[in-house]
Amino acid sequence: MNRLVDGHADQRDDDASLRPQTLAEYIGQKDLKENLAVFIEAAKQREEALDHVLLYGPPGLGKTTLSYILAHEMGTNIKTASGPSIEKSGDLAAILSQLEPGDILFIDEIHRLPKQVEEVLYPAMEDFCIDIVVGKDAAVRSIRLDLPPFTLVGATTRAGDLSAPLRDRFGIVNQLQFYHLDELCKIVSRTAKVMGNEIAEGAVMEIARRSRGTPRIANRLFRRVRDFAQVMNDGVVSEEIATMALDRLKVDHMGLDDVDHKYLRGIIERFKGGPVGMEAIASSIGEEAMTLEDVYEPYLLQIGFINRTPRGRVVTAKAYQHLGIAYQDDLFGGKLP
Ligand SMILES: Nc1ncnc2c1ncn2[C@@H]1O[C@H](COP(=O)(O)OP(=O)(O)OP(=O)(O)O)[C@@H](O)[C@H]1O
Ligand SMILES: [Mg+2]
Repeated sequence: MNRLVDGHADQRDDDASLRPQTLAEYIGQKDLKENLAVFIEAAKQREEALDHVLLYGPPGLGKTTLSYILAHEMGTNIKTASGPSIEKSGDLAAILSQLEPGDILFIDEIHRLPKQVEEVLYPAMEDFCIDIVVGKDAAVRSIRLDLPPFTLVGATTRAGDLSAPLRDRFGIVNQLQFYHLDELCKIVSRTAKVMGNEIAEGAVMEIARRSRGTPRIANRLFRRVRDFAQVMNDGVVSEEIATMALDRLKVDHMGLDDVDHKYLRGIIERFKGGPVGMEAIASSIGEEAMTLEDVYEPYLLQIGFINRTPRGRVVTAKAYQHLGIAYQDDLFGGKLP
C-alpha cells in the first residue's frame, strides 16, 4: 500500500536537490554530527581513511544523506550497493577490488547481506584484504588480495538483525533519532525555498507537526500541500491551505493516518488495549508484522502512544485520549498506563 506518512522512499522521494551536501547544512542529529565532525577531522589530520561507520534508525531519517555527506567531507568517492543486491561473495570481491584508497563503500540494508558474503567482509574490514578461492578440486587454493584502506558505511533500519561479528567491526556506531519540531520546521522551510515556494510560518509548523519526526515525510507532505497551493492559491503556501490540504490527505495533527488509527483501534477494540503479541495484531488488521515493527511502531513508541512490554504491545492512556476513547485502567489485567 502506498502510504503518505510512511517513512519508506517511493520513486519521487529523495529528490537529489533536497539533499544537504555538507554536515553544516544537515539539520538536527546534533550529537551525532558533532562526533562525526571530530572523527572526520582526526582521520584527515592523520591522512587515514575514516573508521567504518554503522548508521541505524527508522526509514527516512537521513542515513543515505549522511553517507554522501561523509564522502563529501572526507573529499573521497562513494560507491554504493545494497545488502540484497550482493548475492555472492564474488560480487562483493568485485566491488571491493575497485575501491581506491580512502573511498567510502556504502552498503544500504546491510542486515540483508547473505551470510557467505558477510564472511568476506570481515577480513576486508579488519585487515583490508580478501581471500579468493581459485581453481577446482585438488588444485583449489586461495589467494590473498590486498585492498586499499577504505571506509565501509553500513545503513540499516534493523540493527538487531545484524550479526554480532559484523556489528563489532564498525568503529563508529550511530543511531539516528527522530527530529524535533524546530528541526522539522527548518527542513520544511528549506525545502520550500529550494522549490521556490513562498510559505507562511503557520504552514511550516502545520506540516512539521504532522511529519512524524521524519524529514522524508516532511518533504513529501510539503509536495502535496504545494499542489493545493498551486491550484488554489497562486502557489502561496498559507496556513489555511496547509491545514485544509493535510486534513484532506487524512493525516491528523499528530501525523497519524488511517493505518495508525486501524492499528491502535484494533488493539483497543479487539484486545482490550493489550498487552497483545505482534503477530496477533498484524493478522487482525491485515498488515505484515515486520512492516508494523519497522515503519509504524517506532513513531508510536516515540510519542508514547504504545508501550512494548514482555507480554506484548499496550496502548497508552495518551493514545486513548487522542482517539477520543474513554480509558479504563484495568488493574486486574495488569495493563500499564
Ligand atoms: N538532516 C536532514 N536535513 C535536511 N534534510 C534531510 C535530513 N535528513 C534527511 N533529509 C531529507 O530526507 C530525505 C530522506 O533521507 P534519506 O534518504 O537519507 O533517509 P534514509 O535514512 O536513508 O532512509 P531509508 O532507511 O529509507 O534508506 C532526503 O532526501 C533529504 O532530502
Ligand atoms: Mg537510505
